[in-house]
Amino acid sequence: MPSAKETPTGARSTERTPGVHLAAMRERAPLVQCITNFVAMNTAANVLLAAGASPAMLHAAEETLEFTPLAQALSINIGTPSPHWAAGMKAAAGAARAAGLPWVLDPVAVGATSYRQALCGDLLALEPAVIRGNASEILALAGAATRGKGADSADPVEAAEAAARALAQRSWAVVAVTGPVDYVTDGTRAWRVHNGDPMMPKVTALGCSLTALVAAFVAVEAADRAEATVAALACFGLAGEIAARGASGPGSFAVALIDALHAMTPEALDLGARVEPS
Ligand SMILES: Nc1ncnc2c1ncn2[C@@H]1O[C@H](COP(=O)(O)OP(=O)(O)O)[C@@H](O)[C@H]1O
Ligand SMILES: Cc1ncsc1CCOP(=O)(O)O
Ligand SMILES: [Mg+2]
Repeated sequence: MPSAKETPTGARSTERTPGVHLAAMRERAPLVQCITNFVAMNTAANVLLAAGASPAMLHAAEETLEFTPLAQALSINIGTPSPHWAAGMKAAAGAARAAGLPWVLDPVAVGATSYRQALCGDLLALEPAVIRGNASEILALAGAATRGKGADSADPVEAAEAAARALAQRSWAVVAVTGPVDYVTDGTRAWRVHNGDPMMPKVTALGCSLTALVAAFVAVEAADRAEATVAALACFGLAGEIAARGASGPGSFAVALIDALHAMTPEALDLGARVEPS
């Protein structure tokens, strides 16, 4: 599906390409409310700006009922949770649902503590449009066994594919499992996104920032949020590949990734996207 070039299986796309989704996102420059962790806040905002969206980092329940309906999408990342922030997350997700806005959940280290599990249970009940996590997080969220302990994955993506499908069917959300090759499913259809670079997991908060980017893409695509999610993953992964060419280590890579997102064109994305229907 959404690749303009030949996929690894040789199939050609007839659907909207990742580049079409990127152009639509840039055209609208959606306002994306982000409730994210202390580690990721700056990087996620810069990723959104570089890609062409407009970030707003607001997390207080006291203001979210007023603000969330003004946004085009919401990204919630539970990375450094506490009671005040958890209240803000639930209020924002509830406000997004009431306003008909898509929101995206990043269940950072959900398997690590019962506090995170309970918080994610409450958030899942508020109907995220997309769930994006690494393999260990998706396994834990689906209630399956995982070797993961913290924010980094300890499981291969393939091990989480069945859990992702089950979670998508149960929650009605698109589920994206990221890693060396990403897996996206809406419970019926599925894709693998081959873009990315091994330097990406060496920089903290890139998964969190990708979740915010997914929110920007689904903000402007109500009809097919799975396709928009695939496009966001291909765009981010390709930016990582481009950044890695000139980087000498994780530090310069992080800067180059922001530059690559800023320089990405719809045409370059369609040429470089490596998406395979599964
Ligand atoms: N070994 C890898 N090779 C290529 N890309 C990777 C690799 N690991 C992660 N990525 C990419 O890094 C981005 C963040 O994914 P991931 O590291 O799984 O998230 P998280 O930081 O939440 O654990 C995604 O675009 C993913 O495709
Ligand atoms: C290290 C860390 N600890 C709590 S949140 C966080 C950031 C995780 O970022 P990512 O999941 O994008 O690697
Ligand atoms: Mg993460």
